[in-house]
Formats: sequence, structure tokens, C-alpha cells
Amino acid sequence: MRSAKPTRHSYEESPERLKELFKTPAETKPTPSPAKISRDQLLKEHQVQLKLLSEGNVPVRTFVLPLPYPPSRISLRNVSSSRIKLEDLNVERRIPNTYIILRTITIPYVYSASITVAEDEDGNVCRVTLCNLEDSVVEPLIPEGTVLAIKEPFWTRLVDGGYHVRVDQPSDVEELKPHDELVPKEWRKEEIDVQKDATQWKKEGDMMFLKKRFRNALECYDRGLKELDHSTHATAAIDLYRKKCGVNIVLLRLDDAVQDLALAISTHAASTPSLADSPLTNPPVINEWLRNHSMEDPHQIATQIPNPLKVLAARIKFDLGIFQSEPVYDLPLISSYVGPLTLHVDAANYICDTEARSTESHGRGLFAKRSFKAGDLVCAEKAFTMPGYFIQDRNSDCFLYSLGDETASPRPGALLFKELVQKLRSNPTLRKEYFDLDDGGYWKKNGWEVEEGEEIPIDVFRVEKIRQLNCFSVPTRSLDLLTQPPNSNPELRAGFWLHASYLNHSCLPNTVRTFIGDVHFLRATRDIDAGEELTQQYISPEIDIEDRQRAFEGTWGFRCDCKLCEVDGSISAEKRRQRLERFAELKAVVMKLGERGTTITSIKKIARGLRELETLYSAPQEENLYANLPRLGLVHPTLFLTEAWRGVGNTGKMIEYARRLLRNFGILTSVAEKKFEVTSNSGFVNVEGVRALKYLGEGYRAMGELEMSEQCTNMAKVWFRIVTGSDVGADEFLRS
Ligand SMILES: C[S@@+](CC[C@H](N)C(=O)[O-])C[C@H]1O[C@@H](n2cnc3c(N)ncnc32)[C@H](O)[C@@H]1O
Repeated sequence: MRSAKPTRHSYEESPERLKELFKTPAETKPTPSPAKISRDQLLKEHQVQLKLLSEGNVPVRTFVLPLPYPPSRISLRNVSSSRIKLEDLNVERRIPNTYIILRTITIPYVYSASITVAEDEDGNVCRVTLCNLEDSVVEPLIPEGTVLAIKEPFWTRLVDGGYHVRVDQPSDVEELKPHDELVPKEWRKEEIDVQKDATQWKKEGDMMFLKKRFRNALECYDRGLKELDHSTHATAAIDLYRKKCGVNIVLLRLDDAVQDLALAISTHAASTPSLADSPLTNPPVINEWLRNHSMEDPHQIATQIPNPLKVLAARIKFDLGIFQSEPVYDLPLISSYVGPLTLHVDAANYICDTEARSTESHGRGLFAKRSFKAGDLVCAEKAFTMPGYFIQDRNSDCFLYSLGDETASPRPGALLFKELVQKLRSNPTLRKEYFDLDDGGYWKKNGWEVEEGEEIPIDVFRVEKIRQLNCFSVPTRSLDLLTQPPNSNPELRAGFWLHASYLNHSCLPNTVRTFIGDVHFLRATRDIDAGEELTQQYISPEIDIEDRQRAFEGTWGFRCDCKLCEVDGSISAEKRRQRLERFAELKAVVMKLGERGTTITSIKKIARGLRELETLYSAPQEENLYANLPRLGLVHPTLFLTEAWRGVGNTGKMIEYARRLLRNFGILTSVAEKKFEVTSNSGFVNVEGVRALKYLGEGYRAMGELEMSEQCTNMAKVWFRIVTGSDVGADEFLRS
């Protein structure tokens, strides 16, 4: 028998130990049966864990996805599904077409998952762990006395040698109403008919809302609506629908919010004589308008409804996505809204000049439908999901461990996963677009053909796979990356954009992604022809081709075949080794200097080192190969030397190295007859490149070459827009 250890959080499972456990195959039927554990023992252990939690002495939250298994396809109400009991369960193996009914016998422990103790009809007990649900401490999902139906249940081993009934797929568990016919007779209760009028229900709902008990609030508003005759009490009904709509928006339940608002507006129209014969009385008309992604309002709904309903309609339309056909945005205004607490911006999407379709060998990709000039906005899109947590809030610290693919995602990814599951669960209409995205073949291998009209299942393992392959790491504003001190490493969030998920990677991309709050702005880094595939860098490429390919393969499962990878890949292993070795030596010297400060002598020493490194790129054959391509091994020392010469006020050298920096990024420039020009841009545009152009502007000005200074500064402005998304902050940056 296990004993409770009062100081250890045995409910917060260690992923490493779980991983070890899953390596050993389980016995199907252990003896003694896990169902025979004593009720007192389980409850005692539970109390210990509840106490530890209430004392606040808790580890970082860990969400664990075990080895993948699909959600159950059975229906509880189908005659072919049979009820089983705890004694019947196998370990880590489902019994097809079965379900179990359990009643919780204590309050839940809500932290990384919702954990409780429950009994079956025979009075046998077990620990139940429900993962990936919309749980909160203030509104637990499974208070004491809840009756649960769990589909195709099985025992899962615990690292301390015990077992629990663990549910990872949210659709595998259903809470049953007390009077449901599936609830065993002796547990069944008739619903107590609480006598309250609509006003009282509304008040109670408001109180629940203030306490953040959102699901309770919804129930109260619903009960209030049932008490009302909507034709005689239209104002009260509109108010309740409006409140429900607001709560549903908070819970990311947009499908329900649309229904509520359609009913609020149609009730308003039916009770307003001037609108009584208008299409506004018809909820499907409102529903269609809220969902149609269009800016048009042919029935003039927005202008004929009270302001609070209009505000909700705008909120829902923006959240579901409004599409505009021109790349026109008030970027200073959008940028001014955004701060650490206000990430969600009311902006329409501009995606009509790009389309997703098949590529020759990279699956699907995003293509330009028209030509673009360098600096142009190619598409703009509001996030499908971007958790708005407060970065400094350590209470939301968490990790997501996926034991199947052995990945560990820190807080940004973990919170995005949780929010994606929640959003997809509550909004069946949003599932298709999400599940159409690349899941690395997961569903093909583990799922089934979803038929036309069949609800798309939420498989949390598939949600996570799609998240891993398609999400972006984002700053609050891309501008912050340019203005923050170097190496300050701000924490990034993770967000999800549906259209942008079709962008493939290239180390030599023709676009750069930028963010202002939750809006993604994709800009062209060079001129793009209609029909050309759009690419971006998923991550900045590592210097060595093999390190680089490992990084792509590890996260996204591909090897890059861009021109740079082709050329870097054609270099002998010995030469590549020498490059890395020289690079590391030079870097070590630079780091040492950082501690002691730079002098002209030390700068010259690095310059000599750089020249040696350059020879590893300049054998006759290589010179040709790299003619207009980046030479990644040279970037960092060149960057250092540009800054260093600027620091000691040597303008001539600063100009020389700034141009060499651009060249090492694959941007070739020429200076002739007082004209500064980019002669080839098949490399990449980034923050360091903008700085190089800024320094060139400064340098030429100092040398009295005003025309060239202006040319460089103008180009720096375009590149600033490319890497930050807008012109906000450009003047300050160029002045600083
Ligand atoms: C964000 S998705 C891009 C859209 C994806 N190609 C699709 O068909 O949905 C990322 C996936 O695209 C593929 N991919 C992206 N860039 C690639 C490249 N340069 N070469 C080969 N495959 C690539 C990889 O399978 C990667 O996991």
C-alpha cells in the first residue's frame, strides 16, 4: 500500500520519470486490481495534495502530453456502447465501445490538471486526472458529487507505482446532469427548481461574472431568459443575451457569442416598430453578417442597433476576421494601442493578394497573386490565437512536455497550446481551417477519415503537432527588437496565424514577418513577381550547414534546399570545420575584448582574424559560388568591427565595414559617381542590415557626401519598415 508523503507534490508529475515509466510495457491486468485501493487511503493522499496546493508551495505548472492516442469515437447513447466498471479496466489499453460512470467524492485539485477521487457504482474508488480542460481554481469543473462518463477508459500508471484513470482527450469525458438516464438510479437526483425571476437570475449572473465564475454566469443568464416572455419583456431579454454574448467572448466561445448576439439583435428589431418588418428580425441574417468576413453591411445592421450591441458585433467580427482588399492601415494608431497588456488590436486582414497552393516539393506554400516592390506590405493578418498573458506574471509559469516526440515547450508555447485547445473545442466552425494545416502526417497515421458533415474531432496531440509546426514566436511589437539593447533577450510570446501558416522557409527569403500586437504584417524584402512563392526565415540560419539542417529537421522535419544551403553543402567537411574553428577563435577574442574594452590595436587584431576567415570563402571556385550569397561565418566579426570603428570614431573604416557587413548578408552595393546603390539583393534583410545602412548614412554625412548619405538613410527607412512593420519610431532610431 502506498503512503502519503506530506511534503511531496506527487500530483505534479515529473515528465522525466513519466517518460522512463512509459518505456517499460505495462501488465494488462495487475494484481491486486488498482480498483481495490482503499477509499480512506486515496482521500488521505488527496487531502495532503490539496493542503500543499493551498499553501502555495507549488512547482512550475507542467502540462504533460503522454504517448499519443486518438480521442474515442463512441457515442455514450449508442446501444453498442456498454458500461464497464473499475474492476474491468486494463492498464494502458482501451476496451473498445465501453464507457464508465464515476461520481467524484471530494473537491478537486486544480493546477496542471484537474485531479479528484471518484467511485463507481460498486463503490470501488480511483484517482481521476482530467487534462487539457478549461479549468480554473475559482470555477472547478468537477466539484464534489459530479457524475462523469468517461469513454473507453483505462488505467494509467503513476510513477509511484499506483494507477489513475487519466483523460487527455477532452471529448473522452462528459459531465452528466444529475437526472440523466445514464446516471445510476441510486445517484440520480431531480433538478431542484429554484424559484427566481429573470432579474434575480441576472443579478446572480453578474455576481458570478465578477467572481470570474464565467460558466456559472452563463447558466444564470440562461435561466433568466427561460423565465421571460421575450415579446413583452424585450429589453430584459436583450440585456441577458448581450451579457451572455460578452461572457462567451471572454471564454473564446465565438460560435455561441454569435448566436447570442443574433438573438439580441433580432429581439431588438422585433420590439422596435420601425424595424419590425426588417431582415434584422431574422437571426440567421445577423448570424451570416457576423460571420461573413466582409466590411459591407447591406442591411445596415450596425447603424440600426444600440451602441452596446454594435460594440459586441465589432468585437466578434474582428475576432472572426474581417477582410479588406487594400493594404492600407493606420500603423501609428495601431502601434499606439499596443502595450504589454493590450495585445489584441482591431485590425482587418489583408490576404487577398496572396494564395496558398501546392509547391513543387515543399507541400503547400503561399504565393504572390500580384507583384510587390521591396518594402511593400504583402499580407496582414490578425492572430487566430495569441494568449495575452502578462510577461512579468511569474504565476503563469508553465511548461508543456510532449512525451511522444520528446519536446519541452516553455511558457509561451504551453499557454498557446492550452488556448488553442479551448478555442477549437468551443468553436466547431473554426476547426476546419486549423486542422487543414500541416500536422506532419500525424492524423493520417493516427486518426481516421472525417466524413462530410461529421464534427471534426479535437485530438490534443494533433493540436499540439500543428502548433509546433506552424506557430510563431513574437515580440509585443517588432519595433522593440530594434530599440532594445543588444543581447537583452526579451521574452517572446507564441501566437498562431492561419494564412501565414502556409509560408515555407528559405534561408534567402523574399519576405520578413513582423508583429504589432496580435497582427502579423508580412513585407517584401525585395521586388517580387506575381506568381512567385513567398518565403520567410523560420529561424536565422546557423553558420554551418549541418547545424542548420539539424535545426530545421528537429523542429519542422525538412532539410532546406535553398541556394545558400546548396552552396554551403558543396563545401568540403574539412573546409567547413576550419571555418567554424576560426570563427570560434575570433569570437573568443571578441568576447574577451568585451570585458576589457576595445582599443585600436585590438580592433586591428580582429580585422586580421577576419581577413584570415575570409580566405576560407575566397578560393577561386568559392568566390564564384558565393558571388552574391551571404557568407554567414563572416557576419559576426564584421558586425563587431563596424560597431568598433564607429565607437572609436573612424568614419572611413566604419563605412568600409558597414558595406562589408551588407555584403556578408548577401546584399551587394556599389559606390560610383556619388551614387550609392544596391546592385544585388539575394541575401537577407534584417535588423543588423538596417543598422549598417544607418551608419552608412551617418558616415557619408560626416564626410560631406550628402547625396549618398540621403540615399543610405532613405534605404534604411525602407528596411526599418520591413523589419518593424511600420515607420513608427524610424526617425528616433535614425537620430539615435
Ligand atoms: C508552416 S508549414 C508551411 C506550409 C506547409 N508546407 C504545408 O504544406 O502546409 C511548415 C512545414 O512546411 C514544410 N517546409 C517548410 N519550408 C520548407 C522547405 N524549405 N523545404 C521543405 N519543406 C519545407 C515542412 O514540412 C514544415 O514542417
